[in-house]
Amino acid sequence: MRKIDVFDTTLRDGEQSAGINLNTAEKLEIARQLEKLGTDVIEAGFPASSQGDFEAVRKIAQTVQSSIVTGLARAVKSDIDTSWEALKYGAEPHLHIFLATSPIHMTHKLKKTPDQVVEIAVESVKHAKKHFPLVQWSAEDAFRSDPDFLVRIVEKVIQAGATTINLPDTVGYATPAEYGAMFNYLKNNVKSIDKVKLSAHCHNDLGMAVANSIAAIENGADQVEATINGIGERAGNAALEELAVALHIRKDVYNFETAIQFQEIKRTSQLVSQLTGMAIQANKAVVGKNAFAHESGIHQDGMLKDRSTYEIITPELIGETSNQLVLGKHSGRHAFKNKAVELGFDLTDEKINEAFKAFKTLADKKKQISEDDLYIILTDQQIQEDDTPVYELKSVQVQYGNGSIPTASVSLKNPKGEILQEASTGSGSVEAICNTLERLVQGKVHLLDYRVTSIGKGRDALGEAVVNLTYNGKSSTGRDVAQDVLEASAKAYLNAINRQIVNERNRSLAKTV
Ligand SMILES: CC(=O)SCCNC(=O)CCNC(=O)[C@H](O)C(C)(C)COP(=O)(O)OP(=O)(O)OC[C@H]1O[C@@H](n2cnc3c(N)ncnc32)[C@H](O)[C@@H]1OP(=O)(O)O
Ligand SMILES: CC(C)C(=O)C(=O)O
Ligand SMILES: [Mg+2]
Repeated sequence: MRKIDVFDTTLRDGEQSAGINLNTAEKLEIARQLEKLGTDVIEAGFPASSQGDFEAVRKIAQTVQSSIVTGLARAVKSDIDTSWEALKYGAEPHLHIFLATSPIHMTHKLKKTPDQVVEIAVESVKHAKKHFPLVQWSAEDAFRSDPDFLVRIVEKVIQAGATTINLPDTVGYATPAEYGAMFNYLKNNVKSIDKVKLSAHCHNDLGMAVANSIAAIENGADQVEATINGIGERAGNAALEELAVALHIRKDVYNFETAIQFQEIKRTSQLVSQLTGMAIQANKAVVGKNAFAHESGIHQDGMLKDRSTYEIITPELIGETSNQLVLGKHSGRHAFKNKAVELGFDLTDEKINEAFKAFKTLADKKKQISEDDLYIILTDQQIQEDDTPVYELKSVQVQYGNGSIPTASVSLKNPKGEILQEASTGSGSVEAICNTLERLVQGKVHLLDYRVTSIGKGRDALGEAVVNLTYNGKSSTGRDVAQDVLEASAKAYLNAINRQIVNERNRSLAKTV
C-alpha cells in the first residue's frame, strides 16, 4: 500500500470561510487535536496576514511535536521573513509559498507576464531556502493554467529548492478525469518531478473536491490537502474525514493508506464545528448527525437482521460513542477529573475546578450529562487564557406572551468592573435581548447573523447559539452553550464583542513591543 500524506489546512484555508475568526487559544486547541488525529502537516495560518495569526502560528509551532507545522506566505520577501520568525521553532521548519500561474490570475490580479512570474517564484523559493529546510510551492489556480507553462515553472522552482509541489484546483472547476490528467502530465513532463513530493488541493464548488483529490492520488500525488468538515473558501475544501474514510473503506480499489487515527474523527469534527461556529449539515458524509441513522422500516428491518445490509461504515470506526450517561449530579471532583483525562484534556487544577462548577450547575438542571456536554464544558475551560477585562453577563430575563411585546432586562459587568442594567423590547425574545445588549455595550454593533442548534439529543439537550456581528466596524463571531437558548444567545452576543476587545488589546500590545 502506498502511504499518502495528509496536509490539514483547517486553520488556514478553513479559517478563510466567511464568518470564521479563531483566536490563538482556539487555534492551538484545534492544532493539538489535529496532531492526535495523525495529520502529517498542519497549516497553522498565514503569519504575515496579522499579528493574531503570527502569534497563533508561533504557539502552534512551539507546541506541536509529531506533525510538521507550516504557514502560508506570498512570494514576497517580507512574508517569508515574518513566517520564519513564527515557524523557526518547529523540529523541521516548513514554509508554504504560493503564486498564481493561470493566465486569468497573472494578467488581472498579479499584472505580471509569465516570465516575471517565473522569476518571482524562483527568487522567493531561493529566499525561503535560506531559512527553511522544507519549502512547499503552490501554483495557485494550477488547474486553469497552461500545462506547458506549469511544466516550465515547476521545473524551475524544483531547481530553486522546493521540496513539495502543490497543484491546486483553486476555484473548484476540475472534473476528476481532468484533474488526474494534469498530475499525469506533470509526472511525465517535469524532469525533476521525482525529487519532490506532489500535492493536491481541491475546492468543492462543484461538489467534486474529494473525488478530484482521489483522482490526483491515482495519478501520482503523494499528499492531499483538506480541512475538517470541508470548511474553507466559498464552498470549502476537500473534507479530510471523507477522504481518509473513503480511502480506508475502499482500500480494495485504491490500495492507499494514511496515518489518520479514525477514532479521533468524530471528536475533531465536533471541536472544529464548536470553535468555528460552522454547523455540520445533518446528512454530511461520515460526520453528519444522520450519517448512521436508519429511518425507514425496511432499512431498520435489514439493520436488525444484519448491519451489513445498510451500513458500510460503522460509527465506532470514527469514534462515535453511544453517548450514554457518564457522570451525574452526585459525582465528585475525582471522577470528573478522571473523565477529563480519559477524554484527552490536560487542565490545571484551577481550570478543572471551574469546569467542575459548570458541570454541577448543568447537572442540577439536566437529567443526563453526556460526553458531548462534557466536551463542551472542558473545551470552554481549555481555551480560556486571556485576562483582558471584558463584558460579563450577570442576568437575563425575558417577558414573553403571544399577545404582548417581548421585553428583556439584562444586567452585566462592563470591562471597567461596573454593573449596568437596561431593559428593551423587540419583535421577538432574541431581538429584545440584542436590543438591550446594544444599549449596554459601548461601541457600534450591527448584527449580521444568528443561529441556534441543539447539542446532543433529547428535550433537555444543550442549546448552542452562534452570533455573527460587526463591532465598531470589525466582524466577529461569538458562540455559547447553555441549557436555555436565550441565555446562550445573550452570552454568544457578548462573546463576539469580547473577542474584538481582546483582539484590539493584542493589537495595541503588539504595537508597543
Ligand atoms: C487561494 C488562496 O487561498 S490565497 C490565500 C488567501 N488568503 C488571504 O488572503 C488571507 C490573508 N490576507 C491578508 O491578510 C491580506 O490580503 C495580506 C496581508 C496578505 C495583504 O494585504 P494588502 O497588502 O492590503 O494587499 P491586498 O490583500 O489588498 O492585495 C493583495 C496584493 O498581493 C498580491 N499578491 C497576491 N498573491 C500574491 C502572491 N502569491 N505573491 C505575491 N504577491 C501576491 C496582489 O497582486 C496584490 O498586490 P498589489 O497590492 O500590488 O495589487
Ligand atoms: C494557497 C493555495 C494553496 C490555495 O489555497 C488554493 O489555491 O486554493
Ligand atoms: Mg485553497
